[in-house]
Amino acid sequence: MLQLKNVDCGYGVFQAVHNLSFSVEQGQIFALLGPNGAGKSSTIMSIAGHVKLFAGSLHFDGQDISSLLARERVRKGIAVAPEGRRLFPDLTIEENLTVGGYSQSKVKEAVNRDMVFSLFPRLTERLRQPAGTLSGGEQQMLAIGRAMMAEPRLLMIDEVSLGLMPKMVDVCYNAIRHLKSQGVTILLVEQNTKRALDVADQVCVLESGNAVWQGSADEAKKDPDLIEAFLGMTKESAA
Ligand SMILES: Nc1ncnc2c1ncn2[C@@H]1O[C@H](COP(=O)(O)OP(=O)(O)OP(=O)(O)O)[C@@H](O)[C@H]1O
Repeated sequence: MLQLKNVDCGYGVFQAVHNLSFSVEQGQIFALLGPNGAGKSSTIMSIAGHVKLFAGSLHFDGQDISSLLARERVRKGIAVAPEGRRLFPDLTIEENLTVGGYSQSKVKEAVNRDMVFSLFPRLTERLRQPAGTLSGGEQQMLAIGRAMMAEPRLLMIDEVSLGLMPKMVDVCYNAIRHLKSQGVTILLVEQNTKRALDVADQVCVLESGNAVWQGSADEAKKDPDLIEAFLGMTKESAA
């Protein structure tokens, strides 16, 4: 569904990602892992069209999307719940969702809103609450919900569990599993390696802007060098 071929991307003259290639298959969960500053966010933001592609190409459903504007990529079916959630803090839950569904008809917007509320019932209790006053977990639900309002076929979520209580992390990962069961392809960025390996099908580990390991999540769990060198977990906790 999504192919990155020899992607270089970055900011101004600074290159954050070097010669990165990977493929995400339809219906899979693909996890981008690695330490702080490895280039994970830059990668997904370049797929979304918010970070400049210096070289290489991005294909989605067989079409080269490398030169499309961010909003055109949303229309193709790519949505992102970015790092730091980037909600509109003064707008309510309802209004943030409306912004996410701007590309949809009114009828579809209503259907998608109901889908988001069944995914995260907690949001329905706080419809008119400004996003800036929500807890971290509620903000992450809203960020994922807002991305889902565009009815994406590829949902990218940056730092799923960062700063969340374990219970909220469970809510978000249950939603991710549910979306996968509905046929949504998911590309996630995660610092919590164990959580990511529990749901992912495929994994790419980045370090200093380079891919240092790629393979299945099952292989990643069994690879002691990978786990200790790049992912900072003990073998026991990965099992
Ligand atoms: N807006 C920006 N302008 C310039 N450099 C940036 C910008 N955003 C990120 N970088 C740099 O790009 C590199 C990769 O950052 P990126 O945020 O993609 O890493 P990451 O793996 O997502 O890390 P983290 O988990 O800390 O967010 C870092 O060296 C970072 O300082």
